Amino acid sequence: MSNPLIELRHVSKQFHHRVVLHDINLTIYAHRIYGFSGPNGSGKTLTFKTILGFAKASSGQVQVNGAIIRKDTLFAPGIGFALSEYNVLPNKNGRENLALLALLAGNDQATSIDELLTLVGLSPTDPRKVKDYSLGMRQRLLVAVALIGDHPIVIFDEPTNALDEDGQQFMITLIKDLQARGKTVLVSSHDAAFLKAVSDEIFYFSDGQIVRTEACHAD
Ligand SMILES: Nc1ncnc2c1ncn2[C@@H]1O[C@H](COP(=O)(O)OP(=O)(O)OP(=O)(O)O)[C@@H](O)[C@H]1O
Repeated sequence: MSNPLIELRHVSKQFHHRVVLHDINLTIYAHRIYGFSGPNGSGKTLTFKTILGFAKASSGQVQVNGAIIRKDTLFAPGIGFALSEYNVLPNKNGRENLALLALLAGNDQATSIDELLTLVGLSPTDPRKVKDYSLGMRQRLLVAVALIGDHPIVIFDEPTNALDEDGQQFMITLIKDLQARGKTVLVSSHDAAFLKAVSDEIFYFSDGQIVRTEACHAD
């Protein structure tokens, strides 16, 4: 196998003496889809934040694209993400939100924003403001946010929350399409069937630990 893109070694995290991540070890290789499964509060989002550099590991090491987080670089290079708690501007429409984020990211091509909206199943000409979006539309917009900048690794935090069955199927097709385009995807969900349908490998979290790893598809 090729060199790992992401490596977590003995990563632990505590807040005020409460251990919330305990000895997390995982390895992410290119062009694969990794599912992060587990109940609320089990550590999935915090693991994503530790990989991105938004949360500092109390101990252990996080390496992304050869750079040690918080040593060689503050934030992880080459990752697009949409955390579920991420707030988009409610009084702007989807296109305006993406355009602003793309501008902040130094990527302000209007055509690619329209392509992104279409890719996630939103209309570039829809004038509705995000505050008037359904939860499912908001989820699709968050997925588009993660795709700004066309990064080789993408992290989706709970992208199927609030999606109906068609929306879930759309998300499975989209994520597999991203893999076919050469991307590496990390995706969390409470939905075991969704994760099994989309992942090559699933990490099962419980109480801040990875209690099981499952390979879902033959290599
Ligand atoms: N800034 C913080 N301060 C204190 N505790 C925190 C902080 N961030 C996360 N935690 C705690 O860490 C634990 C793991 O949280 P995390 O958000 O990773 O869970 P999760 O598996 O993503 O759950 P969910 O499905 O609800 O998003 C939780 O108990 C949470 O309360």
